[in-house]
Order: sequence, then structure tokens, then C-alpha cells
Amino acid sequence: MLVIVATGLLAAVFFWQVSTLKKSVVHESQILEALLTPKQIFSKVLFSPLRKIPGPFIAKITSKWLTMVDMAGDRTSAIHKLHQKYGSTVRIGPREISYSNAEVINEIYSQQTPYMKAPIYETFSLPPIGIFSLRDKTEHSQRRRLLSHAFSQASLLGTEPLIKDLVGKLIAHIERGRGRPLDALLLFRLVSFDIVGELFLGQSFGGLDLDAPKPPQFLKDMDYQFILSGLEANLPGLHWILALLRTRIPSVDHFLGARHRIHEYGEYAFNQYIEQHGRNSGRKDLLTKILTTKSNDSTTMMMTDRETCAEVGNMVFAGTDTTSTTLTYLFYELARNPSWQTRLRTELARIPHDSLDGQLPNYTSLSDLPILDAVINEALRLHPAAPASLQRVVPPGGKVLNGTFVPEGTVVSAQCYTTQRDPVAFPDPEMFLPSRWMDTDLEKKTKEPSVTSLFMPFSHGTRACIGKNLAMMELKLITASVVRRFKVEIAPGNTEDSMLMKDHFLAIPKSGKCDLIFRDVSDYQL
Ligand code: HEM
Repeated sequence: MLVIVATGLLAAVFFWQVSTLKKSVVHESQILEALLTPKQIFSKVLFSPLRKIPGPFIAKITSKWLTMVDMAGDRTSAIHKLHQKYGSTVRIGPREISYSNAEVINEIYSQQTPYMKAPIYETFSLPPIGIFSLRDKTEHSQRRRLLSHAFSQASLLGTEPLIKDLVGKLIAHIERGRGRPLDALLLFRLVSFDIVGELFLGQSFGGLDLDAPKPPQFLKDMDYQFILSGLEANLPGLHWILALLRTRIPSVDHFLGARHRIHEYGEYAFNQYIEQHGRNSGRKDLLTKILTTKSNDSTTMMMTDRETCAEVGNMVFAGTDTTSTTLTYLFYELARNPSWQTRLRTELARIPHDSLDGQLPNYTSLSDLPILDAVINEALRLHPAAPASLQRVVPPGGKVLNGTFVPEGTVVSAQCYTTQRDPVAFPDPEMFLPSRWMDTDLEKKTKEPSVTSLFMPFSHGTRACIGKNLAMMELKLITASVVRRFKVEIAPGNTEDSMLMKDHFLAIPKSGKCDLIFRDVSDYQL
């Protein structure tokens, strides 16, 4: 009997290990690490070419500590603290280094960079892999060419009526709930989600159509999907056990089914779109732009429908929580800084009446408003929605970075949460100070190369955010429309602590909500 139980236990451990090794992200290095003896660990610390780079001892021998910190949602803040302690170069894993100075940022994230995205990006999506996860330089630049047309300023201007329609629904919601606490994070998630749905699938998800808004299933599935990817990459054994329990426990089955439901919905919505509008309807949304983009050179293959579906899914993911987190923290800071709210409202009151569409300003009227720009920049600086390390791999032959030779294959990165808190480039870095983007002296300073490099909420170079223009359009239209119409204040229970950031690549307040109270602005102030 004992033998049977022992054999069973050994088999379970064996399968656990096999599944860990098979699906692990940093394949070989993790297998080696798991098998290292104390002597080998000792020599790894003493003889590694990275041995002189400062960092916590545990980071020099295992990447698992960072995995655990990451799973707890604390990767970015933990690395930030290490930079505060050790300076601009920190060893955060046996073969991983984080940097925070402009020179290295310019080297890693340049237009001509030979540093490719790290293997972990491949765990973010299922095949066919979309633009965000493509690591091969040629494949990526071909795909980027096919998609970038949809994000041009001219193409985006055509979508303004669709976006404004949804901003109008957001305003109506706030209107109905004014004077009492509203969860701004939920409202901004719903509006950002509906906007990408409208632009990339031809229909909004309808989250703002309900009287009492609640997240649609797709949005919940997106949350599950983030947790699922983390489990698969970092704790494959646990994922394997959940898969075994799937048929017995309906809630586990529902959780694990998220990816399938997202995929199914994407395909269904895409096919319905084609059935309803065809491939060249002239509709002013971005899916039509993508479908009608022609390749200008013979080497670039057009996307198949499956690839287009995958890209649409990418856009829905990449364009929802990034924009909504930025808006949430922006309004949180305006609520905490009423004088900036008043200054912004006064600036917006100068928009001429013929530039208004009902109560909503036209996008072109928002192009030259220094306070609006400064408030948005400062929210992106202090609370970047993608605050985490953007991991890249050192190219063949290795490189010298900050005076130390770094061998090929080492994972290197910078995180904008830290670079945007550089106390020399951004004095009083923890304070919300939009004036740093406005005052004449500072304006000169913000043109300094180091500031331009260190401010990287959308990253830099070839892999910078393709949706930046769309994001800026949404941020401007929503901020201007809401601030013109409502005063905003912090609701009871919303504290500095509840708004502390957790991140799983994208940031979110640790309480998972942000209660704010919106009150009417009387007409004479507009
Ligand atoms: C405030 C809003 C946004 C922020 C802060 C943001 C930030 C970023 C950052 C930092 C990256 C680089 C990621 C990396 O290297 O790992 C990125 C890439 C990307 N973003 Fe955004 N993003 C925002 C909105 C959007 C929107 C609205 C879309 C599209 C609907 C979008 C689509 C993408 C895509 C497809 C990529 C991958 C580009 C490539 O690899 O060529 N983003 N974004």
C-alpha cells in the first residue's frame, strides 16, 4: 500500500516538474537553475560576467524570487526600490539587468535597435501571434507597416463621431450618478472598451448601455486571461492541476475557458462584421482601414483573416486597460488637486462655441491647450499605465552597457515607472506638478535629451505604442468633456493606500476601484 502511495506521489512530482520545465518561459536557464548544486551556485555568483553589477544576493542565484514578486503584482515597485538603493544599473536575475539612465534607454529602445523583445512576450498570445508578441525584426516591421495606416491622424479623425457618441454615453452616466460615489475605474474601463469594440469590431460591447453599468463577460474574461497567462508562464504546475480539476469544478472550468470565449467572440464579431458591412464599406472605423490596406511591396504578405482576428484581439487588449488606468489616475489627481482642475476648466471654457458638438468639444479645438497637455503628460509620468520593464535580449556578440560587458542573451530592460521618477530630470518626482511641462524655464528643460529619453509612457523606437495617437485622442476628448461638465472630488474610503499601484505588466489601483464624486459645474463657469 505504502509503495503504491509513494509511487503515486513521485509520479505527481515528476509530472509537475515535467510540466514546469516544458512550459517554462526561460527554458534552459531555469532547467539549469533547478539542478544547480550549492558549489555551482557559489561559482555562479563569483564567476558570472555580471558579478560586479549590484543587486540583491538572491537575484544572482535564482530568477524565481522575481517571479514570486511578479505574481504578487509587485515587480515594478520592487525593481524601483532596488534602483533607489543601488543606482542606475541593477542585477534583478542571474541573467537579467534593469537600467534607468538615458544612455542605455537610447541604446536599447532606438529606431535601429538590434535588441529584440524577450521570449516572455510569446506567452502573451496564442498563435497566430500578433504584432505585440512578434519577436522577429522582419516579420514585425512587415506587420507594423500593414497596421500603421489605420492609426494615422487622418484615419483617426474619421472615427471622431463614433468616439464622441460613446463619450456622450459616459457623460450621461456620470450625470445620472452625480453627487454620489461612482467607481471611475469601472466607468473608464467601460468607455475605453466600448471605443475599441466600436473601432475594431464594428460594435461596442454595450457596457455603457445599462442603467447600472457592470463589466460585460468579455471584460471579465480579459482579467482572467491576464491571470491565466501569468499562471502558465510562472506556475505551470498549478495551471496543470487546475486543468485536471476542470471537469469536476464548474467555476474552474469557467475560469480556464476565458481564452476560448475571447477567441470565439473575436471570430464571431469579425464574421458578423464582414457579413453586415463587407470588406470595403467605407465605414469610418479602423477594421475597414485594416481590411482595405494594400501592401506596397512584393515582400510584404497581406494578413489572413485569422491573423486579422488575432490583431483585432490584440488591439482590444492593448487599448482598454491602458487608456482607462491613465484616465482613472488623471481624475484621481485632479480630485486631489482642485486648483489644477480650476485652471484646466478655465482653459477649456475658452473653446469657442462653434467648436462644440452639443456639449462635447471637437478634437481639433483641443490641439493647442497647454494646461490640458500638461495634465495628461503629468498623469502619464506619475502613473504610467504600462509601468513595467520592457524586456529585451542583448544581441549576438554582447554589448557594453554602463561600462560593463553584458553577454549576448542577457535580458535587459528599463521601466518607465522608475525613469519618469528621475529626481534630476523631474524634481519632486512623487508630486503631481503639471507646471513642470509648462513653465518657460522648465519647458526648455523638458526639451533636454535626457528628459525626452526618460519620459517613455508609450516606449520609444520601433516597438513603441502603435495606438499612441488614438490613446491621446481618447484622453483629450474624455478629459476635456468631463472636466467642462463636472467638478470631481475624492469619495470617502478612497485613500492614498487604496490607490497604490499593483501591476501585472499593466497597472491598476490595488483596491481594484477608484470612487470619485462628480458634481455639476454651473453654466456661468463655461
Ligand atoms: C494611455 C494609453 C496607452 C499606453 C500608456 C500604452 C503603452 C504602450 C507601451 C509602453 C507599449 C510598448 C510595450 C512593449 O514594448 O512591451 C505599447 C505597445 C503597443 N500598444 Fe499601446 N498604450 C496605450 C494605448 C494603446 C491603444 C489605444 C492601442 C490600440 C488600440 C495600443 C496598441 C498597442 C500595440 C499593438 C502595441 C505593440 C506595438 C509593437 O510592438 O509594434 N496601445 N503600448
